[in-house]
Amino acid sequence: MTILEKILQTKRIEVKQLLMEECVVSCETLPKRPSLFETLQKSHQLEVISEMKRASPSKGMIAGNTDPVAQATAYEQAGAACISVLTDSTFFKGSFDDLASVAKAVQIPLLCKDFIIHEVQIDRAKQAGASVILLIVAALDDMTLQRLHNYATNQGLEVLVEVHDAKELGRALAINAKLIGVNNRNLKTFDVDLAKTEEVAKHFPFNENRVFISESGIMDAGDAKRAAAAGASAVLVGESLMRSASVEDSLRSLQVPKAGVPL
Ligand SMILES: O=C(O)c1ccccc1NCC(=O)[C@H](O)[C@H](O)COP(=O)(O)O
Repeated sequence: MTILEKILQTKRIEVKQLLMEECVVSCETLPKRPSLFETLQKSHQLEVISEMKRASPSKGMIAGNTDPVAQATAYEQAGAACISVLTDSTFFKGSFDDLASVAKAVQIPLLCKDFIIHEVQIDRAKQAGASVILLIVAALDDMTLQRLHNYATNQGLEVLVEVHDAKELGRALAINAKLIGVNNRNLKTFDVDLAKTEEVAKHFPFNENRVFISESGIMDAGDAKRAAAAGASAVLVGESLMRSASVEDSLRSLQVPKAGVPL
């Protein structure tokens, strides 16, 4: 069984629990956040979606004692375009409570990073204050992908659609996804290779209606330049920022010019 299959198995159980539970996270109304799509489209630099990531299946514990509010506030102050909060508890040691706390502390776009297979998870993400949700093409059949994409969009949420190869890119484009991310991590071997971003970019129809994002394995400015050269508008970064002694220096070093924009 692959790690994605194992994660999805736990998600099916979690969905059953969520369907039975009352909303236990904060449901208070928060001010509307700026659009991630518009932020990325307008910017002339590679933007950073900065992730709150305590642990992962590939690395085990990364930063187990990190306070999500302090981390997210540091990201926002350092110029992140968006905060990503991993809400999965079993494999990433995150929670919807983390998301709700961060939502109250930051004003920028907020991504609920989870393995979404059902509408109830989208409801929970919205209630906790997310403005963006993630849909992973590899985790969903075409009908479910379309249905969840429509559901989230109708709820006023933006959707980051994650792909791993050109075939999955075709499925993302078929539902007219505007925010498309290539995950550089192989979910079977955990190998991270930015060549995935470069390969998928060759098939990406770059235009004003969609933005291209590179996810995972971005460790330094060299990786950021590589993603930008491939046409990325943003990078999604977890581990290297979580381990950094200076979030500000590390994050700013990734904000390189976008491809085609002179220095
Ligand atoms: O990070 C993992 O080990 C992982 C394993 C299986 C499925 C997903 C996984 N990560 C989720 C992510 O997409 C990353 O947290 C995100 O892209 C940031 O990656 P990184 O900068 O390499 O921490």
